[in-house]
Amino acid sequence: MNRQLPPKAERHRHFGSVEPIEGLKPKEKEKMPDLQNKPDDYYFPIQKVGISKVKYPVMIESALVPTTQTTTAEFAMTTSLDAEFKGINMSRLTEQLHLFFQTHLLSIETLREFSAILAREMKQKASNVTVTFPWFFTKTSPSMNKEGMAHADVTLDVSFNEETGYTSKITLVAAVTTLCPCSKEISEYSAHNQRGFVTMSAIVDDHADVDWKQALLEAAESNASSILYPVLKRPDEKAVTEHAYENPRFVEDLVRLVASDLYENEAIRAFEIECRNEESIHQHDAIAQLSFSKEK
Ligand SMILES: Nc1nc2c(ncn2[C@@H]2O[C@H](COP(=O)(O)OP(=O)(O)OP(=O)(O)O)[C@@H](O)[C@H]2O)c(=O)[nH]1
Repeated sequence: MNRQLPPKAERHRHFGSVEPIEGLKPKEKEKMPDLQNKPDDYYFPIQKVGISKVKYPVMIESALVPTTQTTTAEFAMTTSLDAEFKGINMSRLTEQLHLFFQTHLLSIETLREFSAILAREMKQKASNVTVTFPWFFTKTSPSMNKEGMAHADVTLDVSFNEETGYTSKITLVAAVTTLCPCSKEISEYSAHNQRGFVTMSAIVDDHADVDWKQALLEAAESNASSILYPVLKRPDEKAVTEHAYENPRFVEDLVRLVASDLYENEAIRAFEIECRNEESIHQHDAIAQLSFSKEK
């Protein structure tokens, strides 16, 4: 093609763009009706209203190397809404997010502060912030000490309530290897094994000085048949294969063993664990779920 195209504005018109109209409605913010803040009887209070799937870059700290890192987080931010308010001022959620996380690290402590800001800005009694992000950590192979980068998905979930205070929950999904005890027992040689996903959610004491990401990762990895590694040479591969064979686990075994570690951690008040094995001898998954509260 070799032709002179019309100017850009003309091209836009050609494809349907039109001039803006003068219009009758006010253009100044002060003259615009504020529907959200129109007091009336709107029948029901709402427990959670806000926005989700907000992507924002954040800095986090880690007990494992790299000890500080930037990652991309996905936020959901909500507040409660009393029955006499029509709506929340939604723009304030992303406004406050940008103001706050430009200068703050992401942690349970800063989320507590941020959740209280959201409730205050929205003039409501309760708020919730849920943030999911990939957390990265280096892993060294068991025999040859070859280093690489692994990751786990972390969710921090902090609720604020004017009357009851804060609740902090952390969820981590760790990928591990599980080797089937039954297969090991019945077979002349070998045993089927697979990648298992351990999802752990813990309600934690707000003031405990713990890197919860590391604590939950350790609970999953130390009880699995084997850990996953980014780099494995032949001596490493032999080591992980044999380690898995020495530590066979059903999904039931793994949720119970992880539960034992979380139970022993005094700063954890309640927990939920799911182990999901993507079975290598089936098309379906094997799952086990366990929940426990120390407060009952
Ligand atoms: N409450 C509510 N807001 C919505 C909804 N859908 C979109 N909006 C948002 O309404 C926002 C504009 O409203 P406000 O945040 O109240 O804006 P404002 O009143 O000029 O802001 P302030 O000066 O902080 O009061 C925009 O950010 C829209 O995204 C909805 O379903 N409910």
